[in-house]
Amino acid sequence: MAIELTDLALPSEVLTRIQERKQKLTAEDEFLIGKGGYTAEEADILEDALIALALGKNVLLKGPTGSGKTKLAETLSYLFSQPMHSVNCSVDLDAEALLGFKTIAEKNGKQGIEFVSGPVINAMKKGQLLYIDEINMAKPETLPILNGVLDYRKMITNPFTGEVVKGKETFGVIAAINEGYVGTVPLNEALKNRFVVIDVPYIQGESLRQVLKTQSQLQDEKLINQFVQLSGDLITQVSNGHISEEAASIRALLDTCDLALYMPPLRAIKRGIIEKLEDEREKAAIQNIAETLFE
Ligand SMILES: Nc1ncnc2c1ncn2[C@@H]1O[C@H](COP(=O)(O)OP(=O)(O)OP(=O)(O)O)[C@@H](O)[C@H]1O
Repeated sequence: MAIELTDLALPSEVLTRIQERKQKLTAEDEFLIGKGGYTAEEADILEDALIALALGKNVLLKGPTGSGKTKLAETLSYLFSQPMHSVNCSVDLDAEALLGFKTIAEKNGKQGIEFVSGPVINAMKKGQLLYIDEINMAKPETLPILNGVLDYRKMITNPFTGEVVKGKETFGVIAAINEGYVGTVPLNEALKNRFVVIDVPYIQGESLRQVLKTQSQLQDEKLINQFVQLSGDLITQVSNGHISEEAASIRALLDTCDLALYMPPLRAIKRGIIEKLEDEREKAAIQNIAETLFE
């Protein structure tokens, strides 16, 4: 069941602020609103993110791969009924991908140069949400361009047009990082300082069971419970430092559950979880855990 604002313990002032942000939306805007569906083990993850955004703060979701950061961002967009403009960071990310680009366009039979605005400018001007995924994948020299956007000024001088753009009151930023992951760089302190940080760990137990039931095709209760147990055991091994964190990814577990509809669970675990890892000892450790649960 999708979480609604009324399910959360939010101060009335925050609820009022959220209501006040509601805008008249075009069909295109509606398309950009997230579908919701994040299942929280602790409601305070959602509550704190909502409070921070309602107060005009930027939110940084920090957690391992496949822990539901994007799902959480989509759920925030859903709960705010606010469209979300997304940027996916990579080493190739440049100012154009963030702000937009100039192009030649025809207007009234005449050719001219036109600026096509990108996600940052769109979200600022429309007063909507901006989601910057894998922000620590970007080259450190690209991101300072956002410093003014992310502090109280909510402002940027568009280097392509010279226009000074001021973010509307309801403009908000959610970013996600996956710390320590290959290809990432530690987030610059000045940048990190501009965010309220929310940890997004892998969910476990009953909330995980709900996610597997609603998002995987597997419906066999016994098998689902065994996969929840497997995930719990993997997380214990992660905290003991025996296997790497991504082995417990919920994304990988969902793939594994889907495969287990059509093949024996041990084979599904091999394809969905074990083969993704490089280290032979880690692979053997997970194989052992799986064998004790599924044979
Ligand atoms: N707490 C959760 N509630 C609902 N769905 C979840 C949750 N955790 C993980 N998922 C599911 O797991 C999959 C991966 O989630 P998502 O893409 O949001 O992860 P992520 O943290 O953004 O990953 P990455 O860092 O690799 O981008 C999705 O199918 C998502 O629906």
